[in-house]
Amino acid sequence: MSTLLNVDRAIELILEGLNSKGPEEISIMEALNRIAASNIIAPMSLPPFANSALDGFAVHASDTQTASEDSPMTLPVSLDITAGTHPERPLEMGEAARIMTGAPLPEGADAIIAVEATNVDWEADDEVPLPESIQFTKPVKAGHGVRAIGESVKAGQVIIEKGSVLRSASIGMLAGLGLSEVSVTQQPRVAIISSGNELVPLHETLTPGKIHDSNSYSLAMLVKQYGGIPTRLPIARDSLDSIRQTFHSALDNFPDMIISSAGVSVGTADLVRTVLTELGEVDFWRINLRPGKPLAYGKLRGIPFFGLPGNPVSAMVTFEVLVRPALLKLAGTQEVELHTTAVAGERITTDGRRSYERVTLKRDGNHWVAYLTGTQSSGALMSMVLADALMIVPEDMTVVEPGTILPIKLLRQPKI
Ligand SMILES: Nc1nc2c(c(=O)[nH]1)N[C@H]1C(S)=C(S)[C@@H](COP(=O)(O)OP(=O)(O)OC[C@H]3O[C@@H](n4cnc5c(N)ncnc54)[C@H](O)[C@@H]3O)O[C@H]1N2
Ligand code: MOO
Repeated sequence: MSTLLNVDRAIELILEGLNSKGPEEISIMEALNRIAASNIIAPMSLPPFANSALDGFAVHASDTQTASEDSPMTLPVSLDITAGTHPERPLEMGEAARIMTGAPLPEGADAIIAVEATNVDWEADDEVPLPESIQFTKPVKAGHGVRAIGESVKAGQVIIEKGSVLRSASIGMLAGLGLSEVSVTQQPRVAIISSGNELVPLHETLTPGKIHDSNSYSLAMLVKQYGGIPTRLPIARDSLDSIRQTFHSALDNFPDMIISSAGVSVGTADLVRTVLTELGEVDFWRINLRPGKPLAYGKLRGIPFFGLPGNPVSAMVTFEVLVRPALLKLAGTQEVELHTTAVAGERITTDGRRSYERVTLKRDGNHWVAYLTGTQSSGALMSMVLADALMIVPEDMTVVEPGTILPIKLLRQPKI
């Protein structure tokens, strides 16, 4: 076991040699889940002017202090301010201004009395006559019902940090600040290669001994899921020439990363490593990881290359564990994954490698209980299809008793 490379060390070695891609300006409508290429600074404050949080009447708070049930106060209404307009003059002491939510406070006013707290009642209409005066029975404090300038954001403030993922709220904020374009990092372009004489493209009929190529699809979708742009290449055959030629076609597209699956173990047709050694700098690792022990990593003409194992689950798990951090680094972010924990719902045995067991989750009170998704064979892709999460069994723990709490990596929102 000691000859196997530790998973965390493998990730460190991979990340060491990677730089993130340069920036590009894109429309905010295209920017969901993209990565900010630099700190984004608010060019203005939001809200840009003090405004009312209530439909009601703007007043000088100091005018209202003697109002009570026994002695209701009356103030004349001398201004009418609707959202989108600008008050024509300051509010004098002893006056009230009718004001709607979002409308700018007149100079001098410092509090709002909600319409419900007055004797006024109105129905929304195009023309609601301005009441001559209002009566109310409670004082208001300065600031009540007022949204100050810059309450949400102050001009000059960093609103989005470099390297953070743009979410719906961030894009709404950019729009609020009048920014229709945003500088994001370019998406990594990833070439995906499948190899093996047994593989048949989807449009061809299977003959004995053949299977459809599924890895290039699941890997392309993982690339998309984590923000890259995948290109699938034609299947490479188990010959040095075919693999060599496929690697050259991958390089012709100037990708930022190349991923192949299969051909990295110790079989007679495991030629990927041979060609890699010939064309680039290659490290071959046996990783303390289950599934996904054999993996070739290196650089082809300076481009990071992952030779993932061919078993469909191993290819996906090695992607999640080792390729994902690399892809995120190329995309300019190092967002940490949200890991949580679950309780093993059944006995799990492993061989002492760090294992990523495919599990479904059931809610029990405050915690999740994890159950294996059937066979954990690294050839059984159905174990991934059914999985809500990967349960991470640490190195050297060969038996997990029911009730043991372990970290999980969520793959989707589990059903409650
Ligand atoms: N003697 C040993 N044999 C194996 C070892 C070992 O240490 N000693 N390791 C096993 C492990 S673990 C894995 S994982 C596999 C890795 O093998 P390769 O990466 O060389 O891949 P292949 O042998 O070519 O294929 C493995 C398996 O996956 C299927 N496959 C391959 N490509 C695709 C694809 N694009 N779509 C769907 N399925 C694919 C292939 O048909 C094989 O069944 O080696 C073990 N052997
Ligand atoms: O790495 Mo293999 O995936 O253990 O099946």
